[in-house]
Amino acid sequence: MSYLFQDWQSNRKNFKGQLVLFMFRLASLINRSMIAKVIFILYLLFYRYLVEWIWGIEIPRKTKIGKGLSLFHGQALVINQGVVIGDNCTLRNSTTIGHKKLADGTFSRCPRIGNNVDIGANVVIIGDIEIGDNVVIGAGAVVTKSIPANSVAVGNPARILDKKETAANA
Ligand SMILES: CC(=O)SCCNC(=O)CCNC(=O)[C@H](O)C(C)(C)COP(=O)(O)OP(=O)(O)OC[C@H]1O[C@@H](n2cnc3c(N)ncnc32)[C@H](O)[C@@H]1OP(=O)(O)O
Ligand SMILES: N[C@@H](CO)C(=O)O
Repeated sequence: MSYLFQDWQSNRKNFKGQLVLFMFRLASLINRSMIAKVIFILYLLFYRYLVEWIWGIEIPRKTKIGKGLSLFHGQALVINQGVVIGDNCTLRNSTTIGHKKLADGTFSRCPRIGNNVDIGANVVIIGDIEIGDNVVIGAGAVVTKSIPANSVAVGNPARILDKKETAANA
């Protein structure tokens, strides 16, 4: 049962975030077993219909996400199922995290995001890249290259702020 509620505390006073992530965890749990997928097919369709089509939040049930995800607002959030997200991260509205189409027509791997990563609103993170632990990504950033741990990245293309430039690193 604690598996289903692992994001509850990090979304306190935010019932929408709690509900979406409870539904995501339940869909992920069902996804682990073929028998469960057959038995609960209607739930999986309901998850997709409500969360994806109605609320506009695409978090596929196969996505690997660590505990304690915070989800603010969430609408227009699209995460590719190949993305890996660590523990205690934050996602906001109008954000896309996914792959890049390569010159040969194939698709790259998706980003791997570490622990305690805070991703602002309107962010795009694409490609075979790694975002280190304790990174802050500013609102509106477009990230196509890896970001080292303990840094703040802003802008399009994203650049890393000097430590002295940012209160987030104080
Ligand atoms: C409905 C809602 O409320 S949804 C919530 C939306 N909020 C978010 O998404 C929060 C995201 N947070 C940010 O983008 C913040 O600006 C942070 C965390 C990146 C940086 O915050 P701070 O540490 O306070 O940095 P500060 O404001 O002092 O700016 C430092 C420098 O970075 C620049 N900068 C800060 N944020 C950004 C950004 N998102 N994009 C581009 N440049 C930025 C500033 O212009 C400044 O540059 P300068 O030194 O050349 O003047
Ligand atoms: N408090 C939220 C905005 O509503 C955040 O930090 O994103």
